[in-house]
Amino acid sequence: MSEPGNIGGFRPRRYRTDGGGPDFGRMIEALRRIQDGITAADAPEGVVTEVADMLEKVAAAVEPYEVDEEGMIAGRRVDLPGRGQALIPPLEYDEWDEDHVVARCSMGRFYLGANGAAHGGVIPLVFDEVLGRLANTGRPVSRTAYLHVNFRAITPIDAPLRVTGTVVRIEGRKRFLTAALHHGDTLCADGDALFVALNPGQP
Ligand SMILES: CCCCCCCCCCCCCCCC(=O)SCCNC(=O)CCNC(=O)[C@H](O)C(C)(C)COP(=O)(O)OP(=O)(O)OC[C@H]1O[C@@H](n2cnc3c(N)ncnc32)[C@H](O)[C@@H]1OP(=O)(O)O
Repeated sequence: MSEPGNIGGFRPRRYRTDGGGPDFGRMIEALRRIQDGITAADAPEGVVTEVADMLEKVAAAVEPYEVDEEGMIAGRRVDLPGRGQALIPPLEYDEWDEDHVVARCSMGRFYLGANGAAHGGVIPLVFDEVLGRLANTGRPVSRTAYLHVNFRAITPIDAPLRVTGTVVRIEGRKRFLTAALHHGDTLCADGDALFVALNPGQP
């Protein structure tokens, strides 16, 4: 796997496949279930109280182990869906090189907007994630300068989705990429983005 290059003052995040022990992936998977389950539930008051108590205990169990950004595991586990970061939909990569990427995911109730459609904000999140990963594969680190998204059809939740990303061209520090999100043959969204390679000292 090719990592983004190091430059200037930017300390690139190191990918890893071992951090957090064998149960880290299980913990994040459970967190995703909690996100979906709580979002979907209309539970009786007693259950809500019980769950709130349990979640407060969970928070208290992990808070003593907070580390700075350099030490974090979440977001670096490229072997886990969505890099083990529960904000990101559980993307799994089928193809990934320096020119293109193909990923798939299904978004649960946590990502619901309304009427069975995914929230409009999660589509740019998915594109930024997939294109950011592609833009920074085998190249010095870049950041998103713009990301234009067209919503072509609703993106259903709890349905298999396919995300593709392509590097269209590179001009000096500028990397132009496109993305598409499909459900079956239906194009749900597409977009184009500019990533700009960081100069030394840029955060
Ligand atoms: C996190 C990153 C690394 C991670 C590594 C590990 C990767 C693991 C996977 C991670 C997957 C998730 C990855 C998420 C990636 C983000 O989401 S990053 C977060 C969102 N983006 C930001 O916060 C960026 C904020 N903006 C900036 O920092 C600065 O504006 C930028 C983008 C670095 C550009 O600033 P600058 O270096 O001063 O650039 P500048 O010299 O003004 O412009 C350079 C060229 O770009 C053009 N340009 C710049 N902005 C624009 C624009 N908006 N429109 C059109 N043209 C533009 C200029 O016109 C210029 O063109 P030329 O004159 O050379 O032809």
